[in-house]
Amino acid sequence: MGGGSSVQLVMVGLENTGKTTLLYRLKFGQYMHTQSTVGFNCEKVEVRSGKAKGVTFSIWDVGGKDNMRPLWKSYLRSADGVIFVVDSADRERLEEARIELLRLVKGQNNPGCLPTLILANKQDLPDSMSPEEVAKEMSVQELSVTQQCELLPVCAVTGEGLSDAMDATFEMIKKWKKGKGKR
Ligand SMILES: Nc1nc2c(ncn2[C@@H]2O[C@H](COP(=O)(O)OP(=O)(O)OP(=O)(O)O)[C@@H](O)[C@H]2O)c(=O)[nH]1
Ligand SMILES: [Mg+2]
Repeated sequence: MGGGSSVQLVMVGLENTGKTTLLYRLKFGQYMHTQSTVGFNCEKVEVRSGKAKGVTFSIWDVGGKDNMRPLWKSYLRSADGVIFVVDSADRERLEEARIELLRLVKGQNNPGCLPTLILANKQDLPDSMSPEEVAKEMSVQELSVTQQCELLPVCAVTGEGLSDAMDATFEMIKKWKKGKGKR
């Protein structure tokens, strides 16, 4: 997996966590105003630096309102990885987020335990939880038993942490594809 290759990512998470803001930040390199997503957005993002330089990510950003969550699973079929976005400042909804994530990746039909990157977004907010706290709340350790799972702090508004996040995603998928080849 090197320059010129492409990977498909499905980005989900509760509504208002910043998925579309992240997508546009990655695509256009700037903050864009968003509205709650009905259905999905898809953008191809070519990575210009770091470990994934030259790789094209096709990112599917699926709406997070509860009537859209049953559809999340159908996007996994052709995906190489899952990006699950949480709002680090919304303590009250982390439990709901955890349940949705487990339902998605642990349930039946999860095609081969996809690598899962959890993004602890909105790190710029003064009352945001630390990445360690979010990782604990989201059961990252437990998930790591069955699949590659990492959590990284980001801020979609400034773009902070995003290049590290794309590097990590790329590394996880590379490992996962290697493993599949051996079987
Ligand atoms: N402070 C702060 N606000 C953010 C950040 N990321 C997103 N937001 C704001 O959070 C709100 C929701 O962002 P969206 O990107 O529309 O959220 P979404 O996850 O796509 O929501 P749905 O489409 O409903 O699932 C917007 O007002 C964003 O400007 C961030 O890192 N920091
Ligand atoms: Mg959206």
